[in-house]
Amino acid sequence: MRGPRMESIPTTAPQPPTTRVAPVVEARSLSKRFGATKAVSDGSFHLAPGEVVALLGENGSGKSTLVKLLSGVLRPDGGEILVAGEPTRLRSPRAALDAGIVTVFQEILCARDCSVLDNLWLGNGSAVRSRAALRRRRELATRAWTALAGRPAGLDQPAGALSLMQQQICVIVRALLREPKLLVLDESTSTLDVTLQQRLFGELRRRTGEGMACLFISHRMDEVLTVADRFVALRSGEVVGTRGRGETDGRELIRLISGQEAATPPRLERAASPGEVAVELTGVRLRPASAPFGARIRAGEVVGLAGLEGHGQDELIKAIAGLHRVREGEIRVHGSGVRGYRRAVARGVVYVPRDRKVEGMADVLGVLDNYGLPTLRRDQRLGLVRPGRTRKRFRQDARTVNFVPGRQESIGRLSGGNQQKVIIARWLAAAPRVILLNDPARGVDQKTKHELYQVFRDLAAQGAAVVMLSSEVGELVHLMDRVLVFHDGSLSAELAGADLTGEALVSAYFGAGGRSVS
Ligand SMILES: Nc1ncnc2c1ncn2[C@@H]1O[C@H](COP(=O)(O)OP(=O)(O)OP(=O)(O)O)[C@@H](O)[C@H]1O
Repeated sequence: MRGPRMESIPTTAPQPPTTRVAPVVEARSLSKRFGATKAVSDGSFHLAPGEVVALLGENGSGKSTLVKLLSGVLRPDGGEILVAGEPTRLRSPRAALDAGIVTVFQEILCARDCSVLDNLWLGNGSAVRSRAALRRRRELATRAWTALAGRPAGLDQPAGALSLMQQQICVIVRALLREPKLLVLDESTSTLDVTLQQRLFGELRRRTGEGMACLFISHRMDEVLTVADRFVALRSGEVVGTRGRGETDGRELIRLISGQEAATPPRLERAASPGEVAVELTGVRLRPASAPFGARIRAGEVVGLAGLEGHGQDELIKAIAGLHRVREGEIRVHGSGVRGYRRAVARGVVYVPRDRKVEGMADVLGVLDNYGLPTLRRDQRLGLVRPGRTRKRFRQDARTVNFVPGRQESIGRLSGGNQQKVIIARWLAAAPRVILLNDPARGVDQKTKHELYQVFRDLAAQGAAVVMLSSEVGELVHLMDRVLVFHDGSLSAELAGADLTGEALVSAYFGAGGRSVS
């Protein structure tokens, strides 16, 4: 995955602060190793008050390690961190919080059994007992949540009842309630839909206007270009360039982080003549008050499911996988009714979940075990599992998703993007006939995303029906044969061919435009 070191690329050296005001935080030549892996070898950058700085890099380039150094989770092997101009040892997460550095980590860390209110104040100040103090906490939480989400939250429900996007809002609001001097967002926008993303950017602007700095990490170039004032490019653990807004563009940034010319994304061949009906939905009603709908998805097609978060697309993809019951109607896969996950699997359906931490990945197991678990039977002989066989299969499927297997490593130690690749490779191994992907490119770098798109198109060309929920408009336009748009719990529009544009999609999200299918 890592690009070659390119001494020849002209890069701007990490700039000293341009203002007289001390940077909120400055990293000087930070380094961190994990055994033989040099995760960060020259991490130098700074954040001035009021700035949004994007930290860019491919999967495994060291972004999260830098974030962990700034947030006191890891200690650097070398280099130093200055807070407001003073060298500061961030010996623990508490020390970082005390220094005003608040991080929203890539993993959505919600205590599922605790109330939303408790989650929002988790670790923030001592327990409150007086009614007045409790009331004050509720008020502040409601105000911060509403500023971000546009409407108040049910503060007393357990956080586990929230959707993944709401849990992401929860962890962002928790960070904002701490009034950070530096807010670090590590891939924290990946589950937000377009409305929430815009609201978050508005809130960031408001807060940076008051002097907060923000370190923003995302693989989505469009959002990075929208939100950042400056870009710091990381390659193989080193800062290889810093650019100001207006001095650069997406192509140059991709060249910096990959060490290669940004390739024009390959044109993906659309399905010429789709085959037999693979998934048939008849009179499906997802919620008591939502309109029933029908649709057909054929072998050879790549079909997108889209909409603002919570409008039914997530329920539908899970229902096709047999993981969610619809209120009414029928879902047939290759002619048979889907009742339960087991039946769906038996009919060649695979489901790649959205939240790999909760639904997809066994953190305590190795990479190979995580890959091989569902298909281990194939590697059995006379009742014994032959790990050599699993390893051989893995080598092949890993190549397809551009993952380079290392030694017996624990999956928890892989970068987020690489974890996702292992989970996708797992399901490729099942030779699926219907492949259901729930936002599979979340947290995956641009180059790998395009490789995955090709994998999905190839699977379709080989006869699978590919159904993919996506929250990324560009991805839907680029990859899909058709997109089914959901609104208010029902299928409200279908876009295909020349009608499938970013503008048309976004207006369909709000219940307008597109070919009406109701
Ligand atoms: N605890 C750990 N033990 C061993 N190696 C680790 C550990 N954490 C990270 N690494 C390795 O350090 C390198 C940098 O990983 P890091 O998670 O910082 O990358 P990243 O840029 O955040 O990637 P992504 O975009 O996929 O999240 C990778 O090679 C990763 O496998």
